[in-house]
Amino acid sequence: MTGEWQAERDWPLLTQGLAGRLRQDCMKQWLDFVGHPFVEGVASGTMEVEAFRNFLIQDYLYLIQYARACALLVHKSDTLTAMRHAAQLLSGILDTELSMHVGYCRQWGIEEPALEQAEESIELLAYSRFILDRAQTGDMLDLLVTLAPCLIGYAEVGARLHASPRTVREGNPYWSWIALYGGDEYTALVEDGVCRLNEVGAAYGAQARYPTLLREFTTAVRLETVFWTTARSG
Ligand SMILES: Cc1ncc(C[n+]2csc(CCO)c2C)c(N)n1
Repeated sequence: MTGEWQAERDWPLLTQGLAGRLRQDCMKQWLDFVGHPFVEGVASGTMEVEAFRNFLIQDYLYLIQYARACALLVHKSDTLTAMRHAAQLLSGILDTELSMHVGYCRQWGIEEPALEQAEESIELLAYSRFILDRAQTGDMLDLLVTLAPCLIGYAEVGARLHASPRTVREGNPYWSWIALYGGDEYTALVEDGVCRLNEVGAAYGAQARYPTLLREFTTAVRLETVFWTTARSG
């Protein structure tokens, strides 16, 4: 691979199908999200540690709300197969990701009681309650579209930083974060999720509902962008 990472060439799946169309149709907001100063600060290793710690605390609280949305995805599923798929997502968060996140936070000097006692930021409240609103009011497709920027955005950021010659590796305290989202395990999860979105999109008439879906996707992208700003000191 030469030069900078490019979705169309290096991970075409992200640019195809329903997810690819949504990403393309809100490209301005998308670039604000994946090219945010947070991402640059992680790539260069220059972000303040206290800011990153605050982000990790809010991200823990985000995962809890994300799990509640997955629980509603189980409820909204209309086949046993879909229910099992959603239940796997839910169990992935509850049984694996949350404890991994707690362990990761401990490496950054954040103990579990501090996570449990932390107050939800305005940014987290806005984003997670938007997701939960779509989860309660919409159907399975509305919810999957609303969750897609979370899945695809972190994948794109991880893959790009992992591949970029400009990313600082040696002595970069954030390399482990990049390695997580740029790693094979996360990549496989994303490929699964993108395919699932295409299937549900076809079954639920995404074509006819596209303007509404694009609004949901774009709002979630804007909220992801704002969520990066929870990485601040003080
Ligand atoms: C604000 C925020 N957005 C996205 C992710 C990434 N993420 C969280 S749960 C999940 C799906 C299943 O693991 C993904 C990709 C994050 N951590 N924080």
